Amino acid sequence: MAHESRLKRRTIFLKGDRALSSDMRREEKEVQKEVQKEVGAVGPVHIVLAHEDDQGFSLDEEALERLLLREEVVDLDVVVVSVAGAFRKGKSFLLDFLLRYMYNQSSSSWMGDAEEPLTGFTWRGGCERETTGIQAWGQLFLVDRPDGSKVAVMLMDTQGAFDSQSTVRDCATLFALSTMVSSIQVYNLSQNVQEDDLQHLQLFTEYGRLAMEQTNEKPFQRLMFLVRDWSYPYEHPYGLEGGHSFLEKRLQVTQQQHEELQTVRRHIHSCFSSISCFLLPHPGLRVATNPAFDGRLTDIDEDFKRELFCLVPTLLAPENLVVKEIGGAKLTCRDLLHYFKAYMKIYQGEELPHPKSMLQATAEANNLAAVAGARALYTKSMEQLCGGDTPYMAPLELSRRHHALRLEAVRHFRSVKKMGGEELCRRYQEQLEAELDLSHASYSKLNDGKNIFRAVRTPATLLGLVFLCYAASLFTGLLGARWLASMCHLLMGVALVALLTWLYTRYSGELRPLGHVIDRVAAALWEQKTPHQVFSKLSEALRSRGRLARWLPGRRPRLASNNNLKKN
Ligand SMILES: Nc1nc2c(ncn2[C@@H]2O[C@H](COP(=O)(O)OP(=O)(O)OP(=O)(O)O)[C@@H](O)[C@H]2O)c(=O)[nH]1
Ligand SMILES: [Mg+2]
Repeated sequence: MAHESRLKRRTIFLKGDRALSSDMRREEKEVQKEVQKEVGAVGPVHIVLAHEDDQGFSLDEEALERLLLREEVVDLDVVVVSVAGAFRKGKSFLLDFLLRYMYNQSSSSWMGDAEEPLTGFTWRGGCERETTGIQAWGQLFLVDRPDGSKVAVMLMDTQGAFDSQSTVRDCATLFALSTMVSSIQVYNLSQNVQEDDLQHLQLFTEYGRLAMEQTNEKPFQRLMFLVRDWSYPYEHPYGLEGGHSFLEKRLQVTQQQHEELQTVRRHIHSCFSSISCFLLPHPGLRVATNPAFDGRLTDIDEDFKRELFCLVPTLLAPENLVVKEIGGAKLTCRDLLHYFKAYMKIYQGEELPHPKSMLQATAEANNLAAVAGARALYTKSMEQLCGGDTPYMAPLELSRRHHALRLEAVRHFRSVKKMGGEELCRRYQEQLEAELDLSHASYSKLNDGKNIFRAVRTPATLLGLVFLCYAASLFTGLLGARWLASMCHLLMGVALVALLTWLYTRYSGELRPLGHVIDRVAAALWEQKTPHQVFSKLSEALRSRGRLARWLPGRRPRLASNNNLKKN
């Protein structure tokens, strides 16, 4: 609680003081992160980090994995809602209302209390940029759709474009990345849709279009132009319908238009499966100009709240959610991780990515995601069949089930829609098959370990040897062959020492290589090998144990220099 109040106090202070230096702001953010960690609260997570001093961007793979590979979401289809556009235009502010909706979906009063400050993604007044890189909310929301399916919803906030610290390349990278990984992209604009807004959209989405050139599908799914501070409701009313009539006019292609204008419009139409527009009124002067404004609803104009109340469900109501698809195939959270990694890798290059490499990356991520899905299918079934806490099963049955599951996994891999052609697909299929065979080998070992007879094989063999030697020494002693009796005694002593050493290694976990050697020799004895085979097994085991090989008589690896000498 002390942490929370410290955080609240500092946050209010932060919002109230526009004159804070960037160092102080950075310090505040660090404090917020620390407090969040301490209290285990959910908050925004930086998944793409923007480095200072023109060092570009990097993906925080661990953070993304923590988010997408959670057990409850990893296999669910994913919906990614992103808000992007120029800086300082209220993107994070809007996302915090999206968060409120996701947390209180079933309630009609999801907007919250009138006096409650707006929290979530960090937003603030002032003219300097706030959000950097790409942030995702630290929790994916599970939503039941009307068709009975369950999806995971990810909310994403992006660094604003065209701030004074980013190059065009930075802006293009982030906008393109967020568009490529999202299924619903909100293009946040102020006051109007200008020709340069359309041109920027064309530039930023060009790479996505090239990446998908191979398929007939449109590269991206849903785009919403969100026009803030709309001042002409008498021409086009606020909301979706006004937006529709307005956008139709803006994106209309006519023969009288200049070639350049026609190309931009055609490009935008060709990129997105569905395009809409929402006209949002101005939220009032207190929101826009009061430095002490902390997001409470009482300070926001009624018109804005009314339209916001319609806008948010238009994006996030279960029936309006759009699952992320690439090349016509739906993505799960696990798949999305692979795409993120692949796209980020090519954007990190020195040059703007070459369209060919973009295409390649998409195809590779496509195949990698299919491999991961098939592998997960196989592993899940094998875990249920012979995982750590299941009983021992007959090796033949295990191998039969492995082959059936392997076949099923490969079938699953082949059934996923993929780009990049048959050649690439075959390469990844081979990789998958090799991985599954490796998994089978380790499951077999695990299964063997559960066999009680295998577990007692070494001590039983050594104990048997001790008794055998003892009996032989008595017998040969009675016959008067004293040297033979002594030999048997000696062998009995060796077996006894081996048994005690083995027990020690198993109990303490130390001297494991020695334990391993004893195991292998005992195994050879158990399988009733000839003395020569037992000896060669022993020397082979010692040789494979590196330092122990020194104590072995006979063959030693020849040094390269010796070879040279010989040659000379
Ligand atoms: N005029 C206007 N201001 C808004 C609107 N929504 C939010 N604001 C204000 O805009 C300012 C910036 O909000 P943010 O959400 O931080 O903006 P942003 O686009 O995320 O900014 P960056 O992270 O720097 O890119 C805040 O003072 C908000 O109160 C709106 O619809 N119109
Ligand atoms: Mg922001």
